[in-house]
Amino acid sequence: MAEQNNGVQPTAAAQERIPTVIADDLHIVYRVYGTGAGKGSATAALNRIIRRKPSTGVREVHAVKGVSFTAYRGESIGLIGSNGSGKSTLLKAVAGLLPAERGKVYTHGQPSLLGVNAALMNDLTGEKNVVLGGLAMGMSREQIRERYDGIVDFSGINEKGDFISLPMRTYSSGMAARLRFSIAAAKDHDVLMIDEALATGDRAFQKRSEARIRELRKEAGTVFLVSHNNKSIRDTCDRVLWLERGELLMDGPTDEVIKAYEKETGK
Ligand SMILES: Nc1ncnc2c1ncn2[C@@H]1O[C@H](COP(=O)(O)OP(=O)(O)OP(=O)(O)O)[C@@H](O)[C@H]1O
Repeated sequence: MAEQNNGVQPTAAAQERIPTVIADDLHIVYRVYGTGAGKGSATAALNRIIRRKPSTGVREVHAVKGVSFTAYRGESIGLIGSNGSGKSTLLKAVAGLLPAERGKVYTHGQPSLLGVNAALMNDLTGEKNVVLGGLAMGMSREQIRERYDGIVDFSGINEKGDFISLPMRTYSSGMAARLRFSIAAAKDHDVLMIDEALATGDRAFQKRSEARIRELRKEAGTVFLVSHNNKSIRDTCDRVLWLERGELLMDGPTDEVIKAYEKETGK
C-alpha cells in the first residue's frame, strides 16, 4: 500500500508506520424499499412479488459522506459523534459488510467487527458458543481448546456459579456482551473493531477489556472503538475520529478532539 507524505520527507518513525486501513473518499448509501404510502405492509410486498412489479418508493440514506483517513498498526482509534452520525455504518463498511457507493476502503488482513463476526446462538450453551464463536473468527479447534479456560475466566461468566453450561438465552445482556468480547479478544487481530462493548460490562470488566485492548495494540493490531462514553475513549484511544451527519469533522489526538466535541455538545 502506498503511503501519502504530502511532499514532506517522512521521519524515521513515520517510515516505520504501517497502514492497516485506508478509507479514500468513502460514501455509503442505504436504500430503503417500500417507503411509498401503503407500501410497507407484508401483503403489499407479497402483491408486488406476485404481480412482478418493482417497488416504487425507494428512499436513500446517505450515511457516510466522503470520509478519508489512514489507520496504522498499533493505533487505537475512537469514533465519536451524535446518534445517527454514521459511526456504526463506517465500521461495517471497513469490515466489508456494506458496499461503498463511491470511494474505497483498503485493509491489511481481515478486519473483525466485534458482535457481528462473533454471532452466537442463544439456544446453545456458553461452552458451545465459545467453540462456535472461535471457529467463526477463524481459530482452529486446537487454538480454541488451548484458550477456552482463558476466555471463560476473562468473561467472568462463571463468577456467580456455573453459567457457562447454561444456554445463552439465560444470560443478562451484559453477560452475553462480555462473552462475545472475550471470544473476540482471545484471537490476535490485524484490525479489531468494537461497537460500544465497553459500555455494557461493569467497571471491573471494563478495566480488563481496556488492558486487553492495550495488549492487542502491542501485538501490532489496530483497534477501533465506537462509544458514547468519552471516558472509555480517553482511557483506551490515542486518536479520535469525530463524525457528524456522515462527514468527518475532526481527526486528531484524543484530548484535542474530545475537548472540541465536549465544547460543541456541552457534555
Ligand atoms: N439498515 C439501515 N437502513 C437504512 N438506514 C440506515 C440503516 N442503518 C443505519 N441507517 C441510517 O444511517 C445513518 C447512520 O446510522 P449509524 O447507525 O451508522 O449511526 P451511529 O453514529 O452509529 O449512531 P448511534 O450513535 O445512534 O449508534 C442514520 O441516519 C441511520 O438512520
